[in-house]
Amino acid sequence: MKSFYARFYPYIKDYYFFFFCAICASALNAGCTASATYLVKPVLDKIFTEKDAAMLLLLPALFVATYFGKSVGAYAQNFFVNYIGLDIVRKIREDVLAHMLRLDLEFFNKMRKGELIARITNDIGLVRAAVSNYFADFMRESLTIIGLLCVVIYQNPRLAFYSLVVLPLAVLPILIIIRHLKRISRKTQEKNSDITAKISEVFNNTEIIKANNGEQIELEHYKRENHHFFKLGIKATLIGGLNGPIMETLGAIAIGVVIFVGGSEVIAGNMTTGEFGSFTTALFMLYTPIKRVIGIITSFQDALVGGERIGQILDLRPSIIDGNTILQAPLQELSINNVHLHYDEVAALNGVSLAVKRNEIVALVGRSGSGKSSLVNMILRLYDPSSGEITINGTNIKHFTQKSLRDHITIVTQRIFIFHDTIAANVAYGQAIDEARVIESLKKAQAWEFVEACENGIYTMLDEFGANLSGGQRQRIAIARAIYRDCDVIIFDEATSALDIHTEEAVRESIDTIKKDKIIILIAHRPSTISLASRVYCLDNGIITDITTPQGFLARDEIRHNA
Ligand SMILES: Nc1ncnc2c1ncn2[C@@H]1O[C@H](COP(=O)(O)OP(=O)(O)OP(=O)(O)O)[C@@H](O)[C@H]1O
Repeated sequence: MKSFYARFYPYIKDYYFFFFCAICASALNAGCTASATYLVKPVLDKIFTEKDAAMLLLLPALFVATYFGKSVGAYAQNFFVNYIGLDIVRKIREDVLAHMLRLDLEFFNKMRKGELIARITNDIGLVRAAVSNYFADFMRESLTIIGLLCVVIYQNPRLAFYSLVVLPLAVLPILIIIRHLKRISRKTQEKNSDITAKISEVFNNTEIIKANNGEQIELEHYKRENHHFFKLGIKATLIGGLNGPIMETLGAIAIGVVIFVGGSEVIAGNMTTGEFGSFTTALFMLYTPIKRVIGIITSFQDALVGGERIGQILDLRPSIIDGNTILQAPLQELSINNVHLHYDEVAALNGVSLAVKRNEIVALVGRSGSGKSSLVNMILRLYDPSSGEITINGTNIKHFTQKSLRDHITIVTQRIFIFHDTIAANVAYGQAIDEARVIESLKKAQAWEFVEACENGIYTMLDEFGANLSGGQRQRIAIARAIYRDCDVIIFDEATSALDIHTEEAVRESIDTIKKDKIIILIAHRPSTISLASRVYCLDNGIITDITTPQGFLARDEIRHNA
């Protein structure tokens, strides 16, 4: 619990004033609750025993006033507590996402997306209760307990001792329950992540699931996970629910003892009926906040586990460390020097060297899995070389800030990213929309024809993942995005693979026209695209096996095909 509050203290400390208000509201609530029980004594003694008519008006009015105060306190506390909770959750969510986005691509490749969604939504939601509701509820109930204890002890210390002596008996069973609940809570939250991950997988692959009649398999899988989740919930209910009966039983024993001892004192004339009535009312009311405090401690286990799971993410540090030099244009030369790259045990690149100058286009060719994408990913510092270095204008790219580096490099990948936004916003992604430039980029990417035909032109909304576009249209939007960014280095990673021959020919011509003052790297298979390059690097098994001209490469490729 200490480490939980240590981690989330930076968020909590901004709300001292609100906590102060919540505590004042709790104190009002608790004070009025205790006063109401105290009023039982004059009601019984003054009205019913002494028949004091003046009290007949005053005491009911005081009752109404104390309950009004109690309600105002409860309402204000509810507001302040929820304000703190909602605002803290907002900040934690923003910080966790910002932190995640600073982590390496490797982190996103290894973690399931649903797991990340569960942590940022469900786990943070659980923390909310602990940083606001539980804390304030704990304060309120504790203050109520203190207030009622004062009434009980003031009324009759001896009777108070008999009625409270049973409480320590509850400690051991409650501790056992808490330990079990924490274990179940961890499993529940892991299972919740599994379920969210499964749903995210299903929604991202509906096309393939339907095409392969996979609906039943997916549903069965989901049902299994869901049933497991249900069983954990039931287990938590069965164990967590034991708190109530334990406290009720101990409470009943305490009340029995009080009736026996207190009743004897009333019969013996050592205590008035009013004192006894007030004492037992306070005692009855005392058990409710005690039960609630125990309930808060048990529910807190969920928050502790949620906090731990968020902490695991917040403790991760990116292995790609930012440089502090701003990369300045113009970029004259990009050089890859004896670079090796290992993904855990897999060696993807084994001593690759390559150099490309401004106004040059080079092509990278090789079989699937030869390491082409890995190489270009390192230029963007999505991965760092295991050894060797990549330099721009003679400086190792590790010295540049990642932002300035990526401001000068753009990539069109095989996986096209289309956001649920307008075509214009998709083309200008990350920058302000300049309509003329958007249209110009679309024209160069051979996309203008189909965009112009859309009812809303460049303001046509695109579905998530570009579901309302063809594969080739998606690719052309991505090419337009790269052209719009007008970076010094443009990397086309199989960017024209989904285009028909004629469109590819037109895009090829566009690439030829934008090459001035640029460094262009093409990963390509089609001879027509490869022929744009001044040099071709042949990659095989993570090694450059040949550096040749497009003509040399194509002639050799033809011989290989004819052999
Ligand atoms: N994130 C990763 N984690 C582990 N191994 C990876 C990762 N990315 C790629 N690899 C492995 O590295 C090797 C090179 O992959 P890479 O994607 O660079 O090849 P490629 O030439 O671009 O292939 P393709 O033409 O099919 O896209 C392959 O053996 C691949 O399995």
